[in-house]
Amino acid sequence: MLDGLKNSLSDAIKKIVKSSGIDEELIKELSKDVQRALLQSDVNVRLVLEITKHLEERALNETPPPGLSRKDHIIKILYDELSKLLGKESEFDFKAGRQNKIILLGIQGSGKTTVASKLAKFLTRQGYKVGVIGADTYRPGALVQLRTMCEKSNVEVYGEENNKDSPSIVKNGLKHFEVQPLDVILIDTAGRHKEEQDLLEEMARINKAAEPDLALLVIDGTIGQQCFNQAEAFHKTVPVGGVIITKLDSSAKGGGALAASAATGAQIMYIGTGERIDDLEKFSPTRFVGRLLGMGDIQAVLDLAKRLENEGDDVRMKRISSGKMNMEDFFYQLEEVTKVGSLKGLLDSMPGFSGMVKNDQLDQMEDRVSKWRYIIQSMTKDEKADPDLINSSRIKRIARGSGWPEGEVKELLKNYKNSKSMMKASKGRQMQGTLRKMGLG
Ligand SMILES: Nc1nc2c(ncn2[C@@H]2O[C@H](COP(=O)(O)OP(=O)(O)OP(=O)(O)O)[C@@H](O)[C@H]2O)c(=O)[nH]1
Repeated sequence: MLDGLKNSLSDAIKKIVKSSGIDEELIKELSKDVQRALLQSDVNVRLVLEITKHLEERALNETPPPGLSRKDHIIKILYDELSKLLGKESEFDFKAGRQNKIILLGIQGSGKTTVASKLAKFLTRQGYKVGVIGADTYRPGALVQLRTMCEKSNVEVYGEENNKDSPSIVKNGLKHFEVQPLDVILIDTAGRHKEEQDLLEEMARINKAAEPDLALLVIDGTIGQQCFNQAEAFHKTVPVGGVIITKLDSSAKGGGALAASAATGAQIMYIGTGERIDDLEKFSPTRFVGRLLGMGDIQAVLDLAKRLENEGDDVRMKRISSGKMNMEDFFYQLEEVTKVGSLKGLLDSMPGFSGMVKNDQLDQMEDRVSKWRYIIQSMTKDEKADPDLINSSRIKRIARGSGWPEGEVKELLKNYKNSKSMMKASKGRQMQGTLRKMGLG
């Protein structure tokens, strides 16, 4: 994906890594290399200049935090600035206990129908019950394509072969699904019209009929910067709440699409990376930039920077010890505990401590954490922030989504609660206690 950009950015990083010392000239050279790389992959000139200006200013003026070398600090700045270009990570904010309606917009061939089926499968796997309405009345094969792709994930598709009035199909579809216990309804729309204006008018009518909770704009990643105008035109007609960029597998110029859609203010939520139903990825700007810069090359730098940041920032620990721990904090602690892998190495190398942490204990712990990782990933943002929201119907959904039995979800919640009250009592100092409560200490 975006191989050209990736190669030139990692070449630029290598120059920094291999240099004998950092001076102004080298920083200017890095800035030029980054400019060239971004422009070649079609990122808008203004954005490119903005990024490299920040890069230069920060690299020249900022003092690296203690413990981070100047070189590593510059790589970290490059990573930060590129991630900023792509916005923040965003998740669906589904309301529990009702049908959340998502309408998919986009011009013909952008990949809407494919995205509808991919998303249907993706959300089903997260434990949501999904229904799809096929309202693309222009392309004859669209409904069949949608049905065939959704069949495999047991998602029902509502469509009407002989009805050309898409707003009425949407209305009928919503009525049809009304009686079903669905969490999400995806609405696929047409992208083909003689005139763009007709298409936009139809979108406005469908939007009125559907009253969606979210409009997702599907953009073809191969069209580069042009998508900015397209995104704007749609956004003026139906407020776009999120963007999906498709075909990033086959695009050399995807940088333009990514940057342009981020610049519309609507966040990129997913990317399509192939024609198969599973080729859909949740979009994370930081992970994406990590991949662009060659994760292998920069992972160590990022880990170190993060550790240094964490040392200086004990907000999380304060929250934990004051008994306000949420599910994210709980999981953070678990992850820290499973890093005992390295602690074990350390202990083993110290006389008198060798063999203190047994391997099977460690394995057991890792198993548990990886199980819980799936469970926590199946929770919504709200649930993670306030696990008290998780009632029995949510437990069912989370269990379905994570692929683990309800008992395991309950076990996790029980442990979270124990750990929370214990942390409060012990002011967050006794990690050992957590282990014991987990049956692992
Ligand atoms: N390589 C690749 N191809 C994709 C991706 N997403 C969609 N496609 C292909 O792009 C073509 C168009 O996709 P559709 O889903 O039919 O597009 P659409 O937006 O529904 O088109 P209309 O119904 O005409 O509006 C199909 O051949 C898809 O297989 C992707 O992420 N990567």
